[in-house]
Amino acid sequence: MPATPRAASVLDEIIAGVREDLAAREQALPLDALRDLVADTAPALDPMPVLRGPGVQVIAEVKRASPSKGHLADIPDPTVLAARYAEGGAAAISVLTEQRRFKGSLEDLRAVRAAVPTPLLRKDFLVTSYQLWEARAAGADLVLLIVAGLDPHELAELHAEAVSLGLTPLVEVHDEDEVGVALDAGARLVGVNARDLRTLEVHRDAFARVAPRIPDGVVRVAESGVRDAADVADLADQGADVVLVGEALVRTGDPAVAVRDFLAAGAGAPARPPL
Ligand SMILES: O=P(O)(O)OC[C@@H](O)[C@@H](O)c1c[nH]c2ccccc12
Repeated sequence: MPATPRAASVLDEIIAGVREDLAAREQALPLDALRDLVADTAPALDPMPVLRGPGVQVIAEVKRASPSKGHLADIPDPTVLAARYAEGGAAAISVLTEQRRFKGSLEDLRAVRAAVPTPLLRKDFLVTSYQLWEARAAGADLVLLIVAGLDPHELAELHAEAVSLGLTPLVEVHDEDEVGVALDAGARLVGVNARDLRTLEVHRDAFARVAPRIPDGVVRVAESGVRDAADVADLADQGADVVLVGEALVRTGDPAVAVRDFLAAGAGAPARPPL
């Protein structure tokens, strides 16, 4: 039986939960009050000069759990892990803030913000502008926008609003067609997620297949399933400017050494000048 495109995917289910949690937070803190908090927050950092630089840069993720793997690591204090990532030379740190499946929180993001000077990515399923303001109020510098989770018009609006808040959007795609949608929305930082969020399957060839569609001048991020330095070297050969790594870093004994090893493996990659 052919799959019907309208059947609820894993991504749909995650987003339904995200919307429920979001409604509760919006009740507790109206947008006006949130905007006041943002007015008192230091401006966002611009991660792009470093991400465009020579070599493959590393975005290291604070990740306790995932829908595909379940429990990954306890991480009782995310600031300890984040400090190790910063010490290893991570260009940015990704903090999962989705609670139900990934066991993250905005509190994690705030705590990490207070602990490290590194640019921070709010890693979540963003569907409304309120979440952009939340990200900024918690000290995020980047936000994830997932093409598969938004209609193209919403994506373009959230992208523009994120930029107007000083945030750098990381626009996530999984296939060639989504690249066009990301670029139309104005993306300058595009992540190819090897994992299909609709089915949770990893497609190891996704980056090699999709990256050639991403024009020069746009920074290419390889996301998910990066296991070791050899994977980083392969992705560097395939044109990756950045790797985003969670599981392999939260499970290793020494996250600083692991980040450093990944940076060394990608050190030969050329810089990507702006368009
Ligand atoms: O743990 P991994 O396989 O290294 O993957 C990290 C990151 O790519 C993954 O957490 C991720 C990519 N896109 C997402 C969107 C939402 C939540 C999580 C993700």
